[in-house]
Amino acid sequence: MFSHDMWQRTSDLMSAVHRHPFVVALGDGTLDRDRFAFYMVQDGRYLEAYSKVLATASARATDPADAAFWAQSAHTALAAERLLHAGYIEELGADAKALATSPTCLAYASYLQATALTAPYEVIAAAVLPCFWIYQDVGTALLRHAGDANGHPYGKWISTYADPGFAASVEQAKGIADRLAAAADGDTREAMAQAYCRAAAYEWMFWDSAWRRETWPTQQWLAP
Ligand SMILES: Cc1ncc(C[n+]2csc(CCO)c2C)c(N)n1
Repeated sequence: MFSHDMWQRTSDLMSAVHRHPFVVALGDGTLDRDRFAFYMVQDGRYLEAYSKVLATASARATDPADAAFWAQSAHTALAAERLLHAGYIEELGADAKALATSPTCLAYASYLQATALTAPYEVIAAAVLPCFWIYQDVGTALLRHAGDANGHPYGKWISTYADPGFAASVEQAKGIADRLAAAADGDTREAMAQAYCRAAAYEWMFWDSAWRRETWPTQQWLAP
């Protein structure tokens, strides 16, 4: 099955995600506020783009049930997650809002938006899957590690992604990609695999760019 194959193909990358210092510190609650603020601001920008990508997936879907799922997820990405972000960003202060969109955030968001507009529908479904699946995997691992999200400094974040309702939507996203891959020709299936792996790599890079509080190497000459 496509999702199973992708999980195997990205197993080294997933181990690297789980031991990344940002993810480890997020889980044990020692992540400093500056790095978390950077992450939240970049993620807010990412979510604006991602929700449009899901809305495009909805428009491109051939099955009405799939179209409804993508539209619902586009709404969740904007509504529920922005709530999480607004709460945290308000706490973190106005400085955070002035941050430039990082090169990695822009690259990931732009890659997904270009895919949404130019790739076959099957490839769009594969490109958006790591976003769902990796966050569920990280969220559940962090909750297991923390034991209880209550009183944890990043408990709201952890419980959002460890939520069983969210797990059900991940299963739906996997199911759509699996069904599309099963009906696709070899070239399309390979393009789906490429898209999944590219987006998964960007997910690691997103944590890493927040850990480094990535800036533009050109910023000394041109304000980003
Ligand atoms: C870089 C980055 N990747 C994935 C997610 C998680 N996520 C964002 S929207 C969505 C689906 C609809 O809720 C999910 C799972 C994130 N927040 N930031």
